[in-house]
Formats: sequence, C-alpha cells, structure tokens
Amino acid sequence: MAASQSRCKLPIVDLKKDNLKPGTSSWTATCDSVRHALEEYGCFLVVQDHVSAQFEKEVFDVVRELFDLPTETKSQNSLDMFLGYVGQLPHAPLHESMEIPNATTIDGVQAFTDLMWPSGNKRFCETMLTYAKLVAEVEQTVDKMVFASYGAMDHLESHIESSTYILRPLKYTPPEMHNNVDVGADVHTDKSFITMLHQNQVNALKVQARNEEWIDVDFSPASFLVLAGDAYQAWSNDRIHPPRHQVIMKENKERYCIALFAYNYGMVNVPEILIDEKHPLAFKPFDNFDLLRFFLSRTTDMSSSTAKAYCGINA
Ligand SMILES: O=C(O)CCC(=O)C(=O)O
Ligand SMILES: [Fe+2]
Repeated sequence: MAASQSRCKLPIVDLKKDNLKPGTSSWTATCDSVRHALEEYGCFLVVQDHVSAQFEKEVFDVVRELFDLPTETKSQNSLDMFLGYVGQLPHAPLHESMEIPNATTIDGVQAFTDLMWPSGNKRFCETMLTYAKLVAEVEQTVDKMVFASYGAMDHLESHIESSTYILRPLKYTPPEMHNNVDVGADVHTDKSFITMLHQNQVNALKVQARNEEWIDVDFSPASFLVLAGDAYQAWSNDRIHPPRHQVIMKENKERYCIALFAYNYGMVNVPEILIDEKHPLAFKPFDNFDLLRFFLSRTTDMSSSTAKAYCGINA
C-alpha cells in the first residue's frame, strides 16, 4: 500500500501481516514508500496487527509498575555502555527512563527483572520479552523493505544476524507538577539503525523532516513510529535522514512511551550498490556501539546526527 498523509503530515505505512507478501505489487510499492519516508522524513507511522490492543494494555500496565518502584531500586539500572536509569534531571524534570539491553533474549530481560524485583516478577519478564520480540519482527520487516528497495538484499542476512535490541521504557510526568516546565526530552538524533516508538494515548513527540519542518507526531491508537538513527544514515551513504526529535509535554497527563532501539554488532560498511557518481562514499566503516560511545563521551552540542563527525569521510 502506498504511503498516505495523515493530519500530522507524516507518511503512514500499512504493515499488517496480510500486506507483507514479498513478490506482490503491494509489497514492492510498500518497500518504496518505506524508503521514501525514511529519506524525506526519517520516520513514518506504522499500522500493524502484531501487537494487539489487549496485549498493549498489559505492556503499559507492567511499565507503570516498573516506574512505581522506588528511585533507589530504579537506580540499580546502571550500565557500562548505555545510559541506564535516567531521572531527576534539572533540565528535564519530567523525564524518567530505564534501559534493558538484549531485550529480545530471555537472559537480557531476566537480568533486568532480577535487578528490579529480586524476588521475581514473571509477568513483567514475560510481557516485556514478548513485546520486544514482536516489535523486533516489525523492525526486521522494515529493514527487509529498505534493503529490497535499495537492491541490497545480499547484505540483509548478515545485517539481521548482527542486530541487537535495547528496550527503553520512558515516563513523562505532567508539566503542572514541575512549574510548567514542558521539555520531556531535548532535541537529539538516535544512534541506532532504527528506533520503534510506541506510546499510551498522550502525544508530545515532534520530529524534524529533511526540509527542516517540525512535525507533531499524532500517534493513532496501536500505531508505532519507525524512526531512523545515525547508523542508518551512514549505512545508506547519506540517503536516509536521521531526524532530530524532541518531547514537549502539552497535556497535563502522564505519558508513557517504549522505545526499542535496533543496533548492530561489528563493523558496518556502506554497500557498494549505494556508492556511485552522485553518491561518492561518504562514510568509513563504523562500529555502531563505538558511534554511541563517541556520542556519550562528547560534551559539545550533539543535537544533530553524530555520524558525520564520527565516521564521515570529509569530517
Ligand atoms: O518519548 C518519545 O516519544 C521519544 C523518546 C526518544 O526520543 C528516545 O528515547 O530516544
Ligand atoms: Fe530519540
């Protein structure tokens, strides 16, 4: 199905299972819509039937239960390579988030669960693992469509094999609880290949398209936002746009969001098919986690893509 425009101006792509039969004309058109959306907007909304309304409710129930834990417990989520627990920030007092690495593996989710609930929480562990796996399935479909549209299918298998997922539940408290400060998350780009975002009913996210227009994301119920990160910009030799985005809370309601970040292990090269006269090689081979480390270690303004500074050839 071709992308259509919503009230919020972002493309909407139908990724329901019946629309996903490779080889059909609808598959090819959808692949091209996905690629076009990522090149011009850096993101698009997905209509999907992988995560049911009933399961979604359960997911947000356990996420709420997680944030209801004492700060002391949540602070145990400290990780070498990632941000871990983020909260009580003077410049973003509404924001709280946590991180679960290896979120599509039982070991990853179990280790996080054991830290938060030393006496166990089977429901949390099973719900989050199932959620991460379902959403990773949608993310891999998006990868497949991107690779197909660029004629880079011979690189897909190794790309998927080296993928790993980090799940970050986020909570934003209402502005009225903090002297009407409304910033939930500062302007940034993601360091992942793709981030899959899902929220409860409260809108607050804005994204900046390639033409620099800021667009309010109007999530319809059950929809996901697929958002490209700096790693996809480098892999695609600067075709995919990693959009700057931010969270500004307008409603006086709690907002919960779940981000699933797809990263890759090992060295990533721009596929040869994406290098031509019009697109000379613009990025050196790079390590996705090193790109993240580079970003986390810098103190200067990093609100735009890190890819050019980290591995750009003319940087
Ligand atoms: O809360 C959101 O909608 C976005 C969160 C985000 O951008 C991030 O965690 O990188
Ligand atoms: Fe982000």
